[in-house]
Amino acid sequence: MVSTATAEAPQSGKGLSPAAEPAVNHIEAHGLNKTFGSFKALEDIDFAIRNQEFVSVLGPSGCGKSTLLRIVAGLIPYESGSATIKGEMVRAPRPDVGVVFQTNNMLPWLTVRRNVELGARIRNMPADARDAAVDKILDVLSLTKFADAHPHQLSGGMRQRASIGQALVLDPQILLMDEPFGALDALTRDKLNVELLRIWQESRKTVMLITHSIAEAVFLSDRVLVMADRPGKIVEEVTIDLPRPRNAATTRAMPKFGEYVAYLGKVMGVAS
Ligand SMILES: Nc1ncnc2c1ncn2[C@@H]1O[C@H](COP(=O)(O)OP(=O)(O)OP(=O)(O)O)[C@@H](O)[C@H]1O
Repeated sequence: MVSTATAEAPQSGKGLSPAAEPAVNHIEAHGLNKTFGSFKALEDIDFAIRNQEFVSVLGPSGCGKSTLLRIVAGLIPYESGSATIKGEMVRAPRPDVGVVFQTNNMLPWLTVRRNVELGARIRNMPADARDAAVDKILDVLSLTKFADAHPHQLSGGMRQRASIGQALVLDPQILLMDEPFGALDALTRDKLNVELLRIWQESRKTVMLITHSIAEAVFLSDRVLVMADRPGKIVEEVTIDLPRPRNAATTRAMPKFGEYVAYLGKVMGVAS
């Protein structure tokens, strides 16, 4: 059974990060249930994600990971129990919660810059602040040179980076990511893992990441939640006690990294 997190906020990345904030729960669900007609998609979901924490959710296909993320994002309703962001019931999408999906949301007729600034335009951010925010994001995501390119001119990895940029433009405190790298080849995925980790270490957003990759979950996360299916429920919680800041080569070479991967593989019933 998964307990509500009470430990202190995780440590900041060395030299890069804003100071660690006092621990509060940014995302919480209690006794959450979701059905589609007569099909019970989620049953009695209980979990909490603290501010500045990076939590991944693993589970077999169809166990309800995306459904859970969409509920937390305010995109779909649920029947009973509660889902809260910063203690407020989730009823609709919020500007302090950015969402990234597997399939990018880029509009093909707009340039990268125009795509990234969409959310800021919708929220009527003043032009100066918007331009500054977009410039910074393009820089952080190494997309400055492609600001005037259209989505079809980008590689798959660049398009996903731009999608992350779309989610970051309002500088949300919370980032929800649903298999953001699932459609990419392994090498590009590994590179984007490293970039995501760097961005997280610098900005310390609260992240909930849905993934099918055990290694990705272990490399990135403070904690991993494992779901089982029919009905979807959380069956295991593993704290990833690997030092930060993490590094692609050294972290993955640590014996403990392999042990976490092997353990989670066993929990999920797959060979690691
Ligand atoms: N709008 C819907 N109407 C009916 N059933 C749905 C709907 N959305 C999801 N489901 C069902 O709910 C279950 C959970 O779906 P969900 O997409 O959340 O799973 P998932 O764990 O994210 O799967 P995957 O890893 O393959 O993306 C599945 O059986 C799916 O068919």
